[in-house]
Amino acid sequence: MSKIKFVKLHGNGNDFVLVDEFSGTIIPEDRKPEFVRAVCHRRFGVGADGALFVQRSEKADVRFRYFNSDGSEAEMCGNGIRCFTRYLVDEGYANDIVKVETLAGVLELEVSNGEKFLVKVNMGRVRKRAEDVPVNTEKEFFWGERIGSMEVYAVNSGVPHAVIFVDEIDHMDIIPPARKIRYHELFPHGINVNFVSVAGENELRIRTYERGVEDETLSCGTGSVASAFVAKELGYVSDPVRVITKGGELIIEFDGDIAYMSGSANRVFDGELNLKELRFV
Ligand SMILES: N[C@H](CCC[C@H](N)C(=O)O)C(=O)O
Repeated sequence: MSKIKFVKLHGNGNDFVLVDEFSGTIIPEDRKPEFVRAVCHRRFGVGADGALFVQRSEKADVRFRYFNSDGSEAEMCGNGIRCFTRYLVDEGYANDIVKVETLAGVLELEVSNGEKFLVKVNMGRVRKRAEDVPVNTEKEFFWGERIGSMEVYAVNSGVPHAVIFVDEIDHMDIIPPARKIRYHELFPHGINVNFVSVAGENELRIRTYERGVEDETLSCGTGSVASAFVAKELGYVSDPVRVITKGGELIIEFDGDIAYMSGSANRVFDGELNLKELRFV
């Protein structure tokens, strides 16, 4: 097969290439990492933070697979699953409620396809126990622990996230401190890193460095959920939490530890890949 159809989507600027494998595998499993690296390359490929695959599921309506641009597969992707749902609805695979199998469990999504396409995702329970993040520590929680000069809160909102509260967020060079945490030996699976400033009783501003993209992204859904959870637990904000990022806004609501993330998904263009022209590295 020398040509592959793809769709380019983004959720608040966190962008993805989607390949529909519902009718059968197009990219062999052992070739997916190198395919993703090639197609996500900002110069030699389409360019994206990650890739989404639509696959058949035995447990739910459909199966969601997410790979970061470095080819690593992650359990979940909040912005990605909203984009995935936009595709399903556009193609007539789904209507208003969708159950999606992910590596982080089966999630239920609710679509409101009015003037603007919006998806509300039941993200499941945010997990606070250190062993669930995971963190290499004897402590039950990694909650406000110091790493260098930073006070770090680690939770799992589908994938591992570190949350650090700061006063000033716009002019900060987040890459050096983020990498110090992202690669720290405390986190055996690595971790995504969020710098958060409280902007109001129901408002946070967040910048996220993403594991597997190894750079700042314009928005991170699971990072927004993780940050809103920690801020609410610490009493910094009340539910619902409006999360503002460089790429747009999300609304995070809670029912106990269960988080709901609401936001948009934009289908920017459809295309066709010439496999022979891609640089597989
Ligand atoms: N951008 C994603 C997070 C992807 C997680 C991935 N970076 C990892 O954990 O390896 C989101 O919207 O939730």
